[in-house]
Amino acid sequence: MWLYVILALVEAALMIMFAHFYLHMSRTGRAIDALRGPRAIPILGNLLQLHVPLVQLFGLLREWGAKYYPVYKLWFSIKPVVFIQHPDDIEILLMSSKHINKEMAYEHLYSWLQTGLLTSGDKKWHQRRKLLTPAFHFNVLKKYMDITFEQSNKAVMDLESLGKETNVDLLPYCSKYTLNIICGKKRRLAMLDLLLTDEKNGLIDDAGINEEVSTFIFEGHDTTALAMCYAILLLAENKEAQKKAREEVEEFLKPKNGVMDTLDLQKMNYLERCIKETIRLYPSVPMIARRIDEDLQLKNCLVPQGSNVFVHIFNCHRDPHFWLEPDKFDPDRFLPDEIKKRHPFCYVPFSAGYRNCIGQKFAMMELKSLIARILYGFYLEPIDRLPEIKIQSDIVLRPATPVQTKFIKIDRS
Ligand code: HEM
Repeated sequence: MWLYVILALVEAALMIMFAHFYLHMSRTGRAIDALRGPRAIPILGNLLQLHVPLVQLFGLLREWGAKYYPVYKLWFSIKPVVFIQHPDDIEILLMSSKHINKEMAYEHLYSWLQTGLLTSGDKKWHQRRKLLTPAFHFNVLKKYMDITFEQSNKAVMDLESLGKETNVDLLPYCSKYTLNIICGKKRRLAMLDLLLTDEKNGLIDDAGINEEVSTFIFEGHDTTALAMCYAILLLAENKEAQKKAREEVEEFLKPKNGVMDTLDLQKMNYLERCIKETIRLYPSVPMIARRIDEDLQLKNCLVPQGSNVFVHIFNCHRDPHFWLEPDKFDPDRFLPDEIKKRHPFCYVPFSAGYRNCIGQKFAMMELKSLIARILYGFYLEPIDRLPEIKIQSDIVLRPATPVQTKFIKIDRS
């Protein structure tokens, strides 16, 4: 009996050794092992190090990014992953028309979104992107700003009814109004109209429409709600920026008693800089991934076919090689002259290239509208402060615990 157990154990050990040897001696394995990264063990790779709470994982990926800068590798069991954060490498990957497919990090979205625009690849993605692009043209979006203004007013009026000072639990607050906007009747009909016409023309079926509606609700709501939440926290902590942004908003809104239109929003340059700086420091999507189906030569390494690349947007946005005092909130980094001085790919909150965010213009207008209206209605005082707030990173960058800001009503009577 013991002999059988020992033989079985020896057989298992030999099989593990063989699989390990086979994996690491393969072309992909050798190219990956040539890169630096934390020590991996046979078969499990780095899984044990990665099996920690999400808050810790976020810190770990930041640490490795700095230690092995600018590129490192991890083995997710037998799947190799290359992490990049240098703008030269990001540019090559995102501007390539070959590497547009996704796999890892998106798998848990498949059951819900199936393969809509965010998760699909190859031909299906090309076809859907072509179908949906017209719905996000700026001239089309302008028509659907009514619902955004309506919800921005509601976000303020709901709080005003609670009294002079309110401690607001930001995550549910921001979620409520961004969700109302994305699900807003007029906007939903606009997108559905377009898809239903496509359905009549045989370009998409019922299941496809379902995938795309779920995708837009997912991508268009959580990302914007989080950006709104971080913008409120940052403006509450940075009083000078808050004052400047409010003065700009008042210039447009005061003469019209708080009513705003799309043209006003387009002119609010300082507010736009505050939002851009917010999603530099807290990019709602902190990391994106691509499956590498053929060798990809980057500036800092070769990524072999059969691996995945993760672009660490968060690390890139705080890379001290490209950003002076990277942790400081400074909206003037986005003055046109400052932008010109920088590498264009060291700021990619909406990704870039073929698979960039289709909703980025809409997101910016929506954020400007909500925050402008809040700044016009309230002074913001910090309660929870960002440096102390624990952040966790999964598909979006979320505070790990509830966060609050004090809203003090501005008397405009
Ligand atoms: C602050 C808000 C937002 C941020 C930071 C953001 C960021 C991003 C990023 C980084 C990607 C690339 C994902 C990847 O390559 O895996 C992306 C893709 C996408 N976003 Fe956004 N997004 C925002 C708002 C929105 C909104 C409002 C919508 C829709 C109404 C939207 C719809 C999409 C879709 C459909 C894709 C997939 C595009 C494709 O693969 O062709 N996003 N977004």
